[in-house]
Amino acid sequence: MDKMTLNYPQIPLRGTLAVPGDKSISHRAVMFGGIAKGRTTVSGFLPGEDCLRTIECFRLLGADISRNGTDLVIDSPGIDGWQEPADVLYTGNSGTTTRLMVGILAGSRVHSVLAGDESIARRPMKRVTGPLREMGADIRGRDGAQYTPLSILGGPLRPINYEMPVASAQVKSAILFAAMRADGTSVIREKEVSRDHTERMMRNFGMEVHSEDGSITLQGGQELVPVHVDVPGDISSAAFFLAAAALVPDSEVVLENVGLNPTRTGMIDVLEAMGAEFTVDMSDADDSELRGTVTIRSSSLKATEIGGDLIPRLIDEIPVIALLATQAEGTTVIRDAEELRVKETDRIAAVAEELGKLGADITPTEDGMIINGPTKLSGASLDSRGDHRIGMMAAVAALVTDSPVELKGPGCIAISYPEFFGHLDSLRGE
Ligand SMILES: O=C(O)C1=C[C@@H](OP(=O)(O)O)[C@@H](O)[C@H](O)C1
Ligand SMILES: C=C(OP(=O)(O)O)C(=O)O
Repeated sequence: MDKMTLNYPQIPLRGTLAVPGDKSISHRAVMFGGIAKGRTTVSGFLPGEDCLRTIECFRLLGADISRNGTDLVIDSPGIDGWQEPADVLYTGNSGTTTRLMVGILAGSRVHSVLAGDESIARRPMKRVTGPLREMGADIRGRDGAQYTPLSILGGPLRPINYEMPVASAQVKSAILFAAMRADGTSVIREKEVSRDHTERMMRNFGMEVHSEDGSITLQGGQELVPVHVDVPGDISSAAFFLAAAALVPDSEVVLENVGLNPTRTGMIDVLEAMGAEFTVDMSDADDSELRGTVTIRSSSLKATEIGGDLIPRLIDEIPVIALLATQAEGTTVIRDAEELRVKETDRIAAVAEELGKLGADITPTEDGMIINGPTKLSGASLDSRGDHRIGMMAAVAALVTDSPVELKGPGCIAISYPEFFGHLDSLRGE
């Protein structure tokens, strides 16, 4: 496994950065482009490994997809013209690809098999296969379709009236994709609102979808009209540089074209609560996904409490928020985040153990962690555990340690942020 030494003597981070395209929106742009008949174009696409897996799945289904950097042209025969894939649809490390594809394939006319890497093989799938089977989907898989590989025989579906037991945009989206093909009106209710990129993109592609007070209503059988999708930058990627600039003394970083969809901006709320110094300038671009420029300076930070409906709005940012909390004055408590246990790794254990090796004072709990700060962090040997967010958290931590950090497995960072180290070097003036 690859290893690298992160030797970052403390120098201020300065400069302007356009963070790469949003991962969630990039996946969905390819999915809607693959389902719709005709030509969809995409700009600002994230060429991270997870999104490239989604492209490969649609190529196997018969869509013609060409990519030039962050631009895509998707020519698709439409879901009713798909071919039966000649091979397994391989989803790699991507939970989003795996779970959303199950919902899409359930209502198609083809038989397919979905499988990913060893992390995907451990992640729970019943949360999508359960409600999809209620809709009449023919899905088989390991342990009663709890785990991949999954075999899906596409066919006619019934609408569903579903109350979501977990706050998960992947589950919501999988059901919405299936509901698009169902014969009637489906209603999905969420207790805590999760990211709504699927609903927004349905409207972009000409569909009618009604959302109100956590309840989403969709009539099946609507026509999709292919369009152009301009993907904003990923706030979950920006989060690492927001944290880095907040932590390293004398830093000032400008992050441009950051996606600011309110279902994703929990990190901004946390920075505010911790006393970080920053400004947000919303762009007036006429778009269904809000975006803007965030400028952040280093400052002293204070502890905060994070839980409830804030959690789905910052779920992927919790590793780097935990790092921020190790440098904040007081005790930070993160609760209601048990979903972290079923991500690429168990992120509660990974954060507590890896940052603990540097000297952080973190007590893991069943659904979160308790972090006492500030603590001095010293270099040690860390392991990304194959989890991109843990790898980037380790790299940002190395900016504030008093000696180098060795990182095992930095390669996984390309899953969501292939240019991460180049961007970090540019902010360090290297
Ligand atoms: O729908 C999406 O694009 C995602 C939803 C979230 O997962 P859950 O739906 O499991 O919460 C998030 O953690 C993941 O990185 C992307
Ligand atoms: C959880 C993540 O992604 P996924 O579920 O798509 O693997 C993530 O990107 O942090």
